[in-house]
Amino acid sequence: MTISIGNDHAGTDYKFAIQNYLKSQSIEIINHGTDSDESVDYPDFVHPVADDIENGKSDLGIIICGSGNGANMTANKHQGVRSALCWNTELVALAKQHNNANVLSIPARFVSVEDALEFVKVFLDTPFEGGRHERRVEKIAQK
Ligand SMILES: O=C(CO)[C@H](O)[C@H](O)[C@H](O)COP(=O)(O)O
Repeated sequence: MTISIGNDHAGTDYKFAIQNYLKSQSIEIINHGTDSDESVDYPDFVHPVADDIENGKSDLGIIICGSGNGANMTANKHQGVRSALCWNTELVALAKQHNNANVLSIPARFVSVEDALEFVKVFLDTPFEGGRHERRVEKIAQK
């Protein structure tokens, strides 16, 4: 499994914690995020994550900015990307079960690092339910 990560300055510390967790699970990481706290523009660090999903270079993406909104909007410009902005574990589980989300957007300024790590675990462990959701997810890409 390969996961691409992108973050702006608001998400750097969260990214480091998530990277450590993923490494502990022997998951391959492609880091497109800034490693600094200096102000940057989140699209520059999120488009490469979405490109990796579109090109099949990564299985999943994790993107982090202050509110999660800018990163989420950027990722969802890409065909084949289903990015979900989540602020609790139930939303993360539903994003996988019902929407087959392939990118998780984390709002770093509204959740703790511990919360974010839980989100990542649920994101990795929860399968897509398929069934009626399959048809709906297919329709997302038809526009
Ligand atoms: O733009 C965002 C969400 O839509 C991100 O949260 C950014 O992290 C945020 O805007 C950065 O804000 P800053 O005041 O420039 O640090």
